[in-house]
Amino acid sequence: MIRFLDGGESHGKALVAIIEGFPAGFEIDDNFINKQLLLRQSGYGRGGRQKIEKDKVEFISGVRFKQTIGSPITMVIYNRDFENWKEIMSPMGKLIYNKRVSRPRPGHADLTGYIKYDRSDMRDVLERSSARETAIRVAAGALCEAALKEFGVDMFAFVKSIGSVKLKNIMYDDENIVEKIEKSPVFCPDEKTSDLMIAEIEKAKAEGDSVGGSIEVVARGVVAGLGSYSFYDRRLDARLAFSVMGIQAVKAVEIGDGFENAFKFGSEVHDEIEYINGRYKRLSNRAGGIEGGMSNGEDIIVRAYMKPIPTLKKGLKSVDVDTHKEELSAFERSDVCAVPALSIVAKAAVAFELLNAYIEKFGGDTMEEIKERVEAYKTYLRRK
Ligand SMILES: Cc1cc2nc3c(=O)[nH]c(=O)nc-3n(C[C@H](O)[C@H](O)[C@H](O)COP(=O)(O)O)c2cc1C
Ligand SMILES: C=C(O[C@@H]1CC(C(=O)O)=C[C@@H](OP(=O)(O)O)[C@H]1O)C(=O)O
Repeated sequence: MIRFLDGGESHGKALVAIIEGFPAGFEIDDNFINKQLLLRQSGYGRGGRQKIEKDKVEFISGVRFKQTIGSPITMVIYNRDFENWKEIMSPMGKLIYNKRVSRPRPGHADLTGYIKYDRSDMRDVLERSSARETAIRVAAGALCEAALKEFGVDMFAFVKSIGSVKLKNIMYDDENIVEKIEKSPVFCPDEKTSDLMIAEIEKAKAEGDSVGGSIEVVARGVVAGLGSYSFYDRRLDARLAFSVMGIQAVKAVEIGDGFENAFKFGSEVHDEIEYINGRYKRLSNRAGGIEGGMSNGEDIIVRAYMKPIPTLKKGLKSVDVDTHKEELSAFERSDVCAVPALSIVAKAAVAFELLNAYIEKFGGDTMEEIKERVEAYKTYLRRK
């Protein structure tokens, strides 16, 4: 099993992650990790902060000569913005009373966190509840995604909707789908829909508002039989949902056509089975590649639904906790829409869970060992 832990405040010095249990002998491609970090930063709708940060991963332990060595992998991403926040964010500094945050933002962790942890400055809450943390989670997930490639798993993610604009059809068979996604400023493979999504973000921005949306993660080439029906915490769908729901502002997770299927008859939903060219195949994939808590060999499809960003330029009705008087919520700067970024973060979360499921099923201390076992299992699958 791989374990993952991270720490770091949004405007603190750095974000740090430790990944423990990662197999030895994996060739690190830091370009791939840094590309994911850049994509996470570059989706349309982001605010001023992304002009300051230039996220790059630095390895501190667990890697020698670009190879994992089996010990805990420590990764760091430095916050360039720390330079501007030193006075307020230095661990050994002093509270500056008139720079405290006292007007909570509805929809964010501010008010309840301030009460729960009994802080005198709401900044103590917003610093860690901030989705800045997703940068280091993407670095960890990118490492997992790269390892999964060696087992024949390919992943991509795209934006399905922003506000009221929805992507109608997606051509899963399009060979150029990844290029089309990355070409779009909102990571939507359809150019027309992409333009409409940009307009939706611009509309929210012009009104001092914010907007949410939904994304989809696809993992191809996952072997049948990861996860299990035997107990709820072994179910692959449950693990994926847990991980993706753990991303800031995600309020619903769907596997395949989960929501739509609930409104239909069984005959319209279940993916019928055929045996073709010595293989079991489903005639459709409304289940999103998971039945009985196990991968079934079809594409794994995970969707996530994000609420609109809570920091609004025009503000929302709130209360100043110093005076208990009505005030508008605080605004310094903010993203207007982070749905494109979410697609990258959710892909990372799914990659982490999938790699863990592979390691759980196939065991092994080295990449070679696991790869051999995966190949032997694929041979077994072909005999079934
Ligand atoms: C990539 C990303 C960027 C975000 N950027 C902002 C932002 O600029 N301002 C903001 O108020 N919330 C932003 N959020 C959302 C908040 O982090 C989130 O709403 C907050 O943590 C409370 O969400 P929760 O109710 O799901 O915990 C962002 C979320 C993600 C995933
Ligand atoms: C810093 C990132 O996202 C931040 C997430 C976030 C929040 O409240 O979640 C609030 C904003 O922070 P700031 O006030 O510093 O601009 C975002 O920029 C990032 O994604 O790298």
